[in-house]
Amino acid sequence: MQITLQKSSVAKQSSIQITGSKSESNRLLLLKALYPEISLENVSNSDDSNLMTNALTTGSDLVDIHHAGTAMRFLTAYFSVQEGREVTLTGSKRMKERPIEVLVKALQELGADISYVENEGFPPIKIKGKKLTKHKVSLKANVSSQYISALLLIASKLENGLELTLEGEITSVPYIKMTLSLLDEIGVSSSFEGNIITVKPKNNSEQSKTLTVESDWSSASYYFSIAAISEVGTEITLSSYKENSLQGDSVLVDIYKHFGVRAVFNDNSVTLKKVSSNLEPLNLDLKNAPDIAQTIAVTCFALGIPCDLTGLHTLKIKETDRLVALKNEIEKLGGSVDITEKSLHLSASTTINELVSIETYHDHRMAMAFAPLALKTAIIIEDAGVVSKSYPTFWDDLKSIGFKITE
Ligand SMILES: O=C(O)C1=C[C@@H](OP(=O)(O)O)[C@@H](O)[C@H](O)C1
Ligand SMILES: C=C(OP(=O)(O)O)C(=O)O
Repeated sequence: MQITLQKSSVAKQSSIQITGSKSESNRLLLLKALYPEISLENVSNSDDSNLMTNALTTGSDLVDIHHAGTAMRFLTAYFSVQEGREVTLTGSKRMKERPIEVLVKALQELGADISYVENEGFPPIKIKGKKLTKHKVSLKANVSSQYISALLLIASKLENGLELTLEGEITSVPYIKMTLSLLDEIGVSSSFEGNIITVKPKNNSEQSKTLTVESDWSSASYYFSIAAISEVGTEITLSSYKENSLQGDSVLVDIYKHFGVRAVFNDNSVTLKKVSSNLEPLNLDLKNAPDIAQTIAVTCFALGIPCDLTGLHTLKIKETDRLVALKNEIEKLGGSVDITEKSLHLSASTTINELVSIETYHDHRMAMAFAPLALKTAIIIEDAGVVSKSYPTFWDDLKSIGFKITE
């Protein structure tokens, strides 16, 4: 489905209810499968979380998780400890290009039985669930934090818990801390000191517990961008959010101050207020918040602000090579972008080409990051349904605040 966004403006005051965090949901869904006494509220309605739920409840020996990276990695660990169960875990064409070797190797060293079905180091994989007997392993920490979270999520079920030694620079650290915080909420103790993480087996009694998932901060990023590109005085209220979030992408609150957006927390929501304009260049290291890189690059382009974004080494192995995708599409719009393997430089530009058709590369964040440009000029988004990976109601929500969208 291709959609056209006419040049639009947003209401002076509006509000949006965003669904639960995909990252928190996919961790908690796995923990609920291990500890059924847990109940969840505000679970994400994303495709990736629905796929996770189905994978955890199906009896099938073939599990296809499509584009869902966290589901692929977390389920690899989960099925490794399902004694007596044999599962082939597969995904989309792109998922078969997203590396999984670091995680598979670590699980194998702990005693897991995993083999590659097609290409060495990549999905699909065949897992024969068994009891893991070892409890210490080292793994590379600079490729994806999802491998580390996957191991941590099953750790409390291992007889002696787990001690992980992280090698090299640790990427996407807030996601690892999110995993440990959620373990803590269900009564699992852990420590993270230097490059060593330890998790103890869970031995306290089975008490029922309800956990409420905070709404998704990566989804909120598109409204920070909309607020930044809108007139001074625009206010957008998002729920349900809290000031002390487990999600690293809540760093948006600080980053968007640069664009004159002030975030004010109320009881259960946050109001984004465009209070001033600023055209200063932006320099940012995003190794702790890779999923908001596209949003920020497009905000800068819309406002004609040059930026240097670093710490982007994980972007090449996400839903698409996001560095190449950003360069291609911003340049179609008239911008100038230089990329390396781990950084992006956007030059200042003054014009934005009209009615450019944005290719989305099966990447939800390409579609959502470019949408706010409709506040500047009409734009076409190809394969717009791709947003359902994390935010199925995105286009309806944009319409509700004033965007003019036609199919
Ligand atoms: O653990 C998680 O929920 C995630 C970790 C990050 O991945 P990397 O650690 O691979 O950067 C992030 O990009 C992804 O969207 C979600
Ligand atoms: C990278 C992402 O997801 P995943 O790795 O879980 O596919 C994302 O949502 O931006």
